[in-house]
Amino acid sequence: MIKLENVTMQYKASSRPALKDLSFEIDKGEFAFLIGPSGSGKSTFFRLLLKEDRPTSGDIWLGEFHVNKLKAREVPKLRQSIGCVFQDFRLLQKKTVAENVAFALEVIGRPRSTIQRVVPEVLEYVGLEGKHDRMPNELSGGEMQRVAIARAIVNRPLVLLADEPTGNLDPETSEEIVDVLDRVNRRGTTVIMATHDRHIVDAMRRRVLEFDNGQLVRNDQQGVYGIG
Ligand SMILES: Nc1ncnc2c1ncn2[C@@H]1O[C@H](COP(=O)(O)OP(=O)(O)OP(=O)(O)O)[C@@H](O)[C@H]1O
Repeated sequence: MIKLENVTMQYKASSRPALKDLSFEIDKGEFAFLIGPSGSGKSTFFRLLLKEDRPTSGDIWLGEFHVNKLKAREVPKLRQSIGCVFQDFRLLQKKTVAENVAFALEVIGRPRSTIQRVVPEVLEYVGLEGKHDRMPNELSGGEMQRVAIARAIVNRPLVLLADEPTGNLDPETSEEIVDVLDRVNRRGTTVIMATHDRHIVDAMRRRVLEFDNGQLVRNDQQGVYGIG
């Protein structure tokens, strides 16, 4: 599903590569944690998958897409196959919960009838029934992240990239958010979650990819956070 072969990423402004000769695969339907110290290359990996940057060398595949060879006109299709959630939620502050989710479908030209059908479904799926008309500033952090997840999955992406999705949440709320991601994964979406939260990694016992200095230093099938 996702395959990297000898991927190196050297930013022009940097003296050392952000990713060094990286090779690994993540299978369809996996839940994988990406761990490693700040600056080890986790966000760079996400940027390369989204084709927001080009690797200096090496090959990247995601589903049917040969990402580093993709033509510019095919990039929107790639990005529609990838949902993203972030630590800081990134909701549209002037839109309601339902409008935030609907907007993700409007921008890709989905018909209004589809939007009216699927938005309530996905909001119920993430546990936000009864909150459709709230504004983001009327939500808790956990609820904001549920909206962000709803928006990321409403178009049924192949892959969900979660970049420290629990970084701003207390431990109990973090667990609830990981439960939602787990359900999304069990529905068939491949989930990759970058995190510094050892409790979550240890509780889930899923694939653990550990980055250090742009290299893959550990790739465990049912891993733990480890001593790092
Ligand atoms: N646009 C850029 N230009 C130059 N160097 C960059 C750029 N983006 C990232 N880097 C460098 O690449 C390396 C990897 O950074 P990256 O953001 O991928 O790490 P990370 O593992 O996601 O860190 P964090 O856990 O803090 O999010 C770092 O040394 C960083 O300074």
